[in-house]
Amino acid sequence: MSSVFSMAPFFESENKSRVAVIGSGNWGSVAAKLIASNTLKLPSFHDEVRMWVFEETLPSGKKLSAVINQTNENVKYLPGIKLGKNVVADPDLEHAVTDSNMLVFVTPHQFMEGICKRIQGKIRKDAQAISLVKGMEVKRDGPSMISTIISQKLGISCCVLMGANIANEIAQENFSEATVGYRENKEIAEKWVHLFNTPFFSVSSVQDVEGVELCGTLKNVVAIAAGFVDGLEMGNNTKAAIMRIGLREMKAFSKLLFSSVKDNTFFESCGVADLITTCLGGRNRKCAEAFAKHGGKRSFDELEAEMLQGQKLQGVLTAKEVHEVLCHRGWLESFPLFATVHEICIRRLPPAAIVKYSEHTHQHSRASL
Ligand SMILES: NC(=O)c1ccc[n+]([C@@H]2O[C@H](COP(=O)([O-])OP(=O)(O)OC[C@H]3O[C@@H](n4cnc5c(N)ncnc54)[C@H](O)[C@@H]3O)[C@@H](O)[C@H]2O)c1
Ligand SMILES: O=P(O)(O)OC[C@H](O)CO
Repeated sequence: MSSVFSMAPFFESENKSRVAVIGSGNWGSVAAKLIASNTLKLPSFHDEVRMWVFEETLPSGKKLSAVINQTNENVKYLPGIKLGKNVVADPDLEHAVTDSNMLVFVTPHQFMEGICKRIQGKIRKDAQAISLVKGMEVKRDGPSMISTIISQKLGISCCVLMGANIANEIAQENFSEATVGYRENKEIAEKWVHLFNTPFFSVSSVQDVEGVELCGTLKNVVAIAAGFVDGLEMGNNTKAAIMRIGLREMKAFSKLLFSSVKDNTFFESCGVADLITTCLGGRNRKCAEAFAKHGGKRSFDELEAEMLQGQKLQGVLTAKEVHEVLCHRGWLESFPLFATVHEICIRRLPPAAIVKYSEHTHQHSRASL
């Protein structure tokens, strides 16, 4: 009898879910903090949250992962915020994921394919994933959403979480909302909602993975356009017009790619709310403003390195990827704003073209959207 009792904690512990966060940038660190505050409270999760750190040496000569574990702070990507003592930084990717059955992917999108390849065949059989990554990949055979890459490479199901989520504001515990997109299994979606939801981070779920993910991805292109308007000091009406045209293109593009995308998704946090916050206060907007102020004479790469100090822009690369899709599918004329953003980013057009081309071509392409 006594042996049965002594086994109980073992079985209890085996049934608990373990979470790994793959990524430790600005949002990655905040996501780990949110999750870690919940795993301490929720009995169905192990307390510890393992956070994979893309290792780097700080100016002090110390390794970033070691400093995070000593100070409980990501001094480079989220300075001044304690992550929670149960967040463990791990520079070894395979080791970070090996014991976890709930994998949270949150790195800049350009690194995701390589990361998936590295952990292929090295994760738990019962693992499930969620992607917080805003972006997509474009291959010869067309665009692939990051959640699809995760599912295909790792052979596991993948939800997405997107929303009006400027990480530094969530780190301060200011109220915000987010949307989980799921494919079929509402139960799994609710488990993710449970893991992220807090009194200041209100999460809901919708059955529309592609819609939610495309909102998060495409709003970064519109944010670049909004930044150009700010840099040119064209005022709020112009910026609102660009945001409206951008939202229209986001919806049309998403629905052309996936007929399953739902109109209502654009009214969730991942849609219009994320578009607003990113066009007001995001990094894409900020760098695009500087680009326009310099008349396009300084490249985005240069501005990103100088202004973001290691953090990564997603909008410029996404504009290029969207442009490739538009070219391949013969849709260029229907998406003047998306097309113009890319042309400005590669300095084929001046920043002022954002209004001229978007507005002019918009008149002519309206019917096809
Ligand atoms: N920061 C935000 O406010 C925010 C909010 C919501 C969603 N997102 C999205 O979350 C994703 C991650 O953004 P973030 O803000 O956490 O990151 P970040 O831009 O702050 O930091 C860049 C990260 O990339 C890592 N990195 C650099 N080179 C790498 C490589 N070769 N391989 C792997 N990793 C490398 C760095 O170590 C760092 O962790 C992006 O898709 C972003 O759009 C960001
Ligand atoms: O700072 P940005 O432009 O990468 O945007 C951050 C978030 O995506 C806003 O939800």
